[in-house]
Amino acid sequence: MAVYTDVGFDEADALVQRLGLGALQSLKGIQGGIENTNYFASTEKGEFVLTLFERLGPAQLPYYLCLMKHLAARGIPVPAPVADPAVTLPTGSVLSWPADAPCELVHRVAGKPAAVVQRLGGHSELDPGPAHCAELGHWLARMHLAGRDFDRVQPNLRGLAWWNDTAPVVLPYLDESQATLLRAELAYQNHVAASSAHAALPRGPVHADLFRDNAMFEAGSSDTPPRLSGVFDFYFAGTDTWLFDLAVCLNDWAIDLRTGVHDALRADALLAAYLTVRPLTGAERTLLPAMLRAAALRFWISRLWDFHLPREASMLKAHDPTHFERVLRERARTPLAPVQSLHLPPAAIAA
Ligand SMILES: Nc1ncnc2c1ncn2[C@@H]1O[C@H](COP(=O)(O)OP(=O)(O)OP(=O)(O)O)[C@@H](O)[C@H]1O
Ligand SMILES: N[C@@H](CCO)C(=O)O
Repeated sequence: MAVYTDVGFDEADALVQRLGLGALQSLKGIQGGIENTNYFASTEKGEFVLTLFERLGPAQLPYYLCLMKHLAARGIPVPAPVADPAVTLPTGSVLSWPADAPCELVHRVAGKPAAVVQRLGGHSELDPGPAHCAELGHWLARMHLAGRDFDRVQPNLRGLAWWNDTAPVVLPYLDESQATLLRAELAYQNHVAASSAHAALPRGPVHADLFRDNAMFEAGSSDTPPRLSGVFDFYFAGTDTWLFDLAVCLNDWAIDLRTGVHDALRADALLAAYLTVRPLTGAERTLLPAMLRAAALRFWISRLWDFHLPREASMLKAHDPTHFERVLRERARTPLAPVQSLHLPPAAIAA
């Protein structure tokens, strides 16, 4: 379950009224998710999601919430966060603001930092087909471009530095073959990150956790394709390479979840739709195989960490870490599989 912190009806009602959303009509804990406490909140003005952040603090949250606001304002379907009209912002460039500057999108509920965002319509598609992947690829490229003029910078907090810090913490729980894989892959990713091709990768705000369960679709019919109604859960977003974001998506949306094996139809659909909005650079084409491994490593480490070092073992339903070990081994075994979808001769890419 994911209600780590109980929120009383009266406290939630006071918050939504202060935000100008009218009286609270119902408040229902959400059972999905593992990071935060989430509630569906119905008010006189509509349907919202109240999130209490269990690990993230006020220093990081403005980046995520302001990014969502920025994207929503540019027509990218994401849940727009609701501002507190009573908060006065500092003047001048956001880059000159003190680290503890108030943020009109970060509230306080039950002693935790919290946000209220619009509730998206539709449902997650946990068994996506090529049409869902095409919608996703299109959304991702539009989101990357729309983030170019976002004025805040915050590193991906689950990036290379975190992998380097966390690997020694999880290594004692691994058998010899797993430990060898983890050490070797980390060394390889540090090497890639220091390369000139990596330095040349375009970057900006990325979602960095865009799995099947973080997107909503309105179902299609026999003559209309499904339509992506929005993407949520930006709480692992950060400033990173666009290619990393694409690799995270390919590793979840375009594989067989039982085996980790690449699914060419779905990968083709995702990549083709992405490329209609933004072509990949030469450096991106070169580094796609390495980045697919990086994205698998990121979630293998975080799942190992959640699994072996849970915050509250009785409540946390950690994801299976061995899934991403399989994906990583599969990516290393067939590095060029998704690259065929870019319609380049493999030699040109592997070089
Ligand atoms: N803006 C939204 N609109 C509609 N439903 C939402 C929205 N935000 C969250 N949800 C619902 O709440 C569930 C849990 O949210 P989420 O996946 O963000 O959990 P989390 O614990 O914050 O993150 P994680 O997925 O990283 O564990 C989602 O599966 C979805 O059903
Ligand atoms: N999407 C992540 C969980 C939240 O980061 C995973 O499946 O491991």
